[in-house]
Amino acid sequence: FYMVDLLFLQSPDTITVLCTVGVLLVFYVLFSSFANRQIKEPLGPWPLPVIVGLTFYTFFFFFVMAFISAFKEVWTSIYIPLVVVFAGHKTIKQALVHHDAFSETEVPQIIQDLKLTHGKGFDPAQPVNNSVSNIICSIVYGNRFEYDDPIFTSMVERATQNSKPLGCPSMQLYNFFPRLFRLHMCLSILATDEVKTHASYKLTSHFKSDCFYDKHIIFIFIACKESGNMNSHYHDDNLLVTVSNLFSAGTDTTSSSIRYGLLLMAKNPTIQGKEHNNLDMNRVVGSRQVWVEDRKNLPYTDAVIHEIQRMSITIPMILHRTTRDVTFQDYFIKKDGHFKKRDAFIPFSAGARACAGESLARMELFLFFTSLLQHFSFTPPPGVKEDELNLTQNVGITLSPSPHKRCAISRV
Ligand code: HEM
Repeated sequence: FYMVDLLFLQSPDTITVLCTVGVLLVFYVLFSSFANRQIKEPLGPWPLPVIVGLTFYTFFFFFVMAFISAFKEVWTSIYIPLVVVFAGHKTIKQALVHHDAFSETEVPQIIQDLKLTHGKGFDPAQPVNNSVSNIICSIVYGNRFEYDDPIFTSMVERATQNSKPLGCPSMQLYNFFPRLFRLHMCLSILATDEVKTHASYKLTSHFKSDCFYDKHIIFIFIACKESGNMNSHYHDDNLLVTVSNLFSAGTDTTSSSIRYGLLLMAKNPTIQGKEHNNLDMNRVVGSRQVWVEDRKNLPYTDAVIHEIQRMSITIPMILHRTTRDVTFQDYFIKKDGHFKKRDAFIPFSAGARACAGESLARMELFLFFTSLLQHFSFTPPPGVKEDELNLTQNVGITLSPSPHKRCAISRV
């Protein structure tokens, strides 16, 4: 406490401060690093005992991660002592794995919406968000909304806006220091609550409506709930959280990837031209509606979508917490330790906590991307050159293209 007093309450000279910090560092290193030498923890520089601010967080943390990952596949982060980094595709797989009904409505709808722009500049965020979100509605509620339904518009807005506060630096810090950053979390919980309220409204109104049929999540969930076991996970709170999670996990991710793909097409007319030729030459598809099965006959399109996902890095950073002590590749990772996966390319992650909507998302990406390119050429708005199109993304829990206009010129 004397040292803390020296540092913060008095006006110490530089030598006193340096000595104090030096002594603290020695104590820290002695206690934290030598106490557990019997167990082999992942290699890495000694963590700093002081948090040095967000600039450090953003630049230095990522720079160091990139540098060390080039040499070591498993290591401990310098910045946050609990983070262990897994780098390399093989390592991540080893760590994680071993231990057309919608398209019939939403795809034609977005094509129609884009035709109404008559080739003029527009921001595709709204139409793409609507289509993708309505697919989640079909899965969850068993029916779709009209795009101008105020409940629907507000749910879509919330699902897309939540990404920003959930991915901001203070929220990332909250993951590590929950007690210190409770206030920020409260703000985000408020945002999620709005989605839950709507879900709950829809839930009750559904029971009164005629279009209640047995293929959607709410119905199945309630059927499981009523099947008897009072202690099961099938209770109302869980249902609302599941519904709101599906909205937030399934809207901004897929929509951002599709929009980034269209932006890349507008920026790279040569690739777009090849994709158009590929679709036009493909006798199987022709001018009819694209189906999921067409994917196996369109390897070039598949490759373009993979490249879009690789470039867009829709979910850049996922943190997990180990629920028990784990030994991985001879290294010991403590219970409650975090790890961050880095890899060449597994956009949906892998293992028990991999993306629950991967097959749906892959289907959506293929159907929307292919159908939109079948009907339109995407270009920058008048007066903007291709190389002036800005690829910078908005940072949140997802990365999404910054708002901007482009033109959809009809091809048919
Ligand atoms: C291009 C689109 C998408 C991408 C890139 C993506 C990516 C991811 C990633 C990286 C994770 C984290 C996995 C982990 O924690 O290791 C995740 C989790 C999840 N995703 Fe997706 N996702 C997409 C679309 C969707 C869709 C359409 C849905 C559902 C309707 C969905 C539902 C979920 C859910 C529920 C989780 C949480 C799984 C869990 O924690 O057990 N995602 N997604």
